[in-house]
Amino acid sequence: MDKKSMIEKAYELAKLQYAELGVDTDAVLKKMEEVVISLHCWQTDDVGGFEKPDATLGGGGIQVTGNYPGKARTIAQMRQDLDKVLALLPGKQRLNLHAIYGEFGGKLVDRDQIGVEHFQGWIDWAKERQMGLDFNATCFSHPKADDGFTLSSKNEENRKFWVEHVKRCRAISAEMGKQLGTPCVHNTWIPDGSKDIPVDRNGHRALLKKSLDEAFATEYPKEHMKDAVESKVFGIGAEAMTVGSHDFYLGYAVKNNKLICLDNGHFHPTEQIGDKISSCLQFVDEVLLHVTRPIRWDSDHVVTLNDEIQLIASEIVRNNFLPRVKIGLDFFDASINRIGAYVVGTRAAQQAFMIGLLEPTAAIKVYEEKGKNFERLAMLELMKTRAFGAVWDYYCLVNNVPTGGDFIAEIQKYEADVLQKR
Ligand SMILES: C[C@H](O)[C@H](O)[C@@H](O)C(=O)CO
Ligand SMILES: [Mn+2]
Repeated sequence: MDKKSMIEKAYELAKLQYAELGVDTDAVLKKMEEVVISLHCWQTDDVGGFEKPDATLGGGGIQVTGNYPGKARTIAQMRQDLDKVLALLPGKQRLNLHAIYGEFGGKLVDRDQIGVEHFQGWIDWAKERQMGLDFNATCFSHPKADDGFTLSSKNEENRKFWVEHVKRCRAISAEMGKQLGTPCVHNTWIPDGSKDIPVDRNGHRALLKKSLDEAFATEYPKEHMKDAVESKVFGIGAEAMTVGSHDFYLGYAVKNNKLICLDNGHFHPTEQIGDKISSCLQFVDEVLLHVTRPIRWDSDHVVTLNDEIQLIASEIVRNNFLPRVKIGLDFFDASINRIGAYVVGTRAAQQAFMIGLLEPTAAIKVYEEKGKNFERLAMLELMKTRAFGAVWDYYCLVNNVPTGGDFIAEIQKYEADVLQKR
């Protein structure tokens, strides 16, 4: 039997198996169209950006490790890599850009000078691919962030510089959303914090609030852009205090009706983002996710299909939260093939959503509401053994992308033909 027929046959059996549990797999495949994942552009080049040749990630807050050959060194290479990634993924994606990825024409354009003209090429690129764009101010890898503070800086010149940067990034985001006909989520993350014990936490947090109020003063139509703010428990070099904590940003988001960005690498290791979504959504309209895989710290490993991701995805689909949750990825592993990193990580996130959608939630909820907790547990365990892989393969087949592990050979070929020649 050829591979295609095998996948089709396996799907037909899986369909019957799930139907027995009251789950319509065809409807699940249709629903997967609503799972749109925003690919973070920065896995292509280890968060270097293209402000100057050979730029690298610098400053505090985050770190990238590894030196695998083949990283993108120009925007053309980055686009080539992204096209390869897109060709290997089922479903629909968006692209999430950082401000350091503009087309600056070989000139040094400082962050308080950037404009939509530096991103028009990306807008056109996205339009050709019928993709939406998301955007981020880049408040790191810059001399004005070297002392560990940006929007919460007590150096007024620096603080104003970063406010101006965020203002410009929001204007660029609004134009992206307007031209592409889909709102661009602009996310603000800053590394601000203190390596050792500060005595004026309050002073920096008051400054951060003031800076955000200034930077967000211009209102843009919601159809064009939306603001998100991203918290962190601690960052590299900011171990004793991080200004933009979860308490800070959750308060800010609730008060100002902004999106709260939940990055699952930014909490204490036993905290579960999946448990936070239904809390946050009682008080804010929308949530942005940065899906990653922390190992011991915010190490930004490639996402895998683990319990943490599953809880996030299941909580979203169980509660019909897909329209209210923007799904972004945020990992940067420089120690493996970067195209492979995207494909494995994005597919894992998509798989978590598919598994969530294949759950007979209503039936399990009936058990829960009757206090039949053994039955609930048994059903949750049973679902782990159902024929999910057959549905996944069929989804890949109908999306005309490699099924099973066939993407591995494709990526190896791309590595030999393209990456190794860089
Ligand atoms: C590059 C990203 O903006 C960055 O990773 C941020 O989102 C973050 O998670 C910092 O730890
Ligand atoms: Mn993040």
